[in-house]
Amino acid sequence: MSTNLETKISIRDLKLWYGSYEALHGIDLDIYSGKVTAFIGPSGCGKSTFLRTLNRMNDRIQGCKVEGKILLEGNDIYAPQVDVVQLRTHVGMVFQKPNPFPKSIYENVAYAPRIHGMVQDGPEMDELVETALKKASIWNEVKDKLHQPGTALSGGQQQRLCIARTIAVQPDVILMDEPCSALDPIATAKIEELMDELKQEYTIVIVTHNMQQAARVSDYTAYFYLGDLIEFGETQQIFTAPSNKKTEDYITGRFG
Ligand SMILES: Nc1ncnc2c1ncn2[C@@H]1O[C@H](COP(=O)(O)OP(=O)(O)OP(=O)(O)O)[C@@H](O)[C@H]1O
Repeated sequence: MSTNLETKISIRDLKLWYGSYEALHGIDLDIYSGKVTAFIGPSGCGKSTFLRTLNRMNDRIQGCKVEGKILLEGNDIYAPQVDVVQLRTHVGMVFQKPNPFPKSIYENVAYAPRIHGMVQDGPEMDELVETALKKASIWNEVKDKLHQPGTALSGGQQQRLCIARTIAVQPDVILMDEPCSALDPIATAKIEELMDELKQEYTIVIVTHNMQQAARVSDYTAYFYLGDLIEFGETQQIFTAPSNKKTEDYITGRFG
């Protein structure tokens, strides 16, 4: 494995229960800064569950209990004093189905920076909105209709708007839970291209069912099976020479 990697999130012996059902059995993983890490594995193996632990989205699920440690730049995100709203500005999330607010394109992006008091309304906010939309590669398509509803955009545009909304609060990490599963191949290709640009500035973690997508977009891949992390490594190694038989069976399509 390459050297000089900086760990952004360090996960140690992470276990998670939904009521009495243990969905994650003690995961150890380092997520590297400025890289794209893909989580792959058959349906129900815990990929989304694990992803949600990284910005405590699971806090919202009744009966969900977590044990173990998740350190974001060395700080325990489950420590009692952690402000979850602040945490989610550092570790943003893009969901499977594009979910813009029922507001204008401009407001979709300006909303969170305003409530976090990042900048004043006016020229500063205009600049922030423009920068976020540019970074999400959607500015040219929306610059003449910023005050039209975000929900009137195409699915792929809505997803890029949601990425702009996430970027607007200047996160370090962007979590993406199957961000292309509701999109057509052209919209998917645009998001994949965008991920390649975004990793210059952000650490990205993506859950995907699409093996080709994982191979195309990620630098590192983690293979999950029944709540265990079976194998983690450089994507090229995982896809060409996995060291675990279970990983090999899955990526060659013999199983799953
Ligand atoms: N809110 C919940 N309450 C109870 N059980 C849950 C909940 N969410 C997920 N589970 C269970 O936890 C296990 C892991 O689910 P999870 O959605 O994380 O898997 P996944 O690998 O992301 O699956 P998929 O690829 O189908 O989205 C499954 O057995 C699932 O039924």
